[in-house]
Amino acid sequence: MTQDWVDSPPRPPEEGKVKLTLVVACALIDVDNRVLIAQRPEGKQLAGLWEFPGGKFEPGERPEQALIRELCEELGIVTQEACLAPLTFASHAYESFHLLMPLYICRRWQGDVTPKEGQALKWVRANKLRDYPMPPADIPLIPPLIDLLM
Ligand SMILES: Nc1nc2c([nH]c(=O)n2[C@@H]2O[C@H](COP(=O)(O)OP(=O)(O)OP(=O)(O)O)[C@@H](O)[C@H]2O)c(=O)[nH]1
Repeated sequence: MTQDWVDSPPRPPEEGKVKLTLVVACALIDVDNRVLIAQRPEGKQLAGLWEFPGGKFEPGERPEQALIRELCEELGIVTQEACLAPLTFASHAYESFHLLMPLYICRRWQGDVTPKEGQALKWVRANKLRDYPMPPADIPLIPPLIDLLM
C-alpha cells in the first residue's frame, strides 16, 4: 500500500479558516435608563434590523477611538473615552465572516442624538429590546443589558 502523504501529511481542512470582522458597538443610555437602537437602512446587509450604533475599525484605530468616530458620524454626538465602559461582546458566525463585536455602554455625551445617515432611531427599555428584530449576533447582548438596567 502506498502512503504518498508520508512526507507531507494531509493539511487541516481549509473550511476551518474564517474571516474575522471586528466591529465596535455602543449601548447609549439616557436619563430614563433606555437604550438607543438604530435601524439598518435599505440596501445594506441585514437591512431593517435594529442594532446598536457603531461600525468597523479604520486602520490603526483603537476600539474606543473607532467608537467615538462612529458615534459622531452616525449620531452627531461627541463623547470621550472616559465615558465608555465595556459591558460584554458578541462572537457570531455569519455565513461569510465571523463577527467579533465588543459592546460598550455610554451615559454621557455632548450634542443631541440625530440620525445622520437617515436611519430610524428608538430609545427602548432593555426588557423591550426583544420586540425589535435584531441581527442574530445581538441577541446574547440583551440579557447583560437587562441585568444592568432593569
Ligand atoms: N454597528 C453594528 N453592527 C452590527 C451589529 N450587529 C451585527 O451583527 N452587526 C454587523 O456588523 C457589521 C457592522 O458593520 P458596519 O455597520 O460598519 O458595516 P456596514 O454593513 O454598514 O458596511 P460598510 O461600512 O462596509 O458599508 C455589519 O455586518 C453588521 O450587520 C450591531 O449591533 N451594531
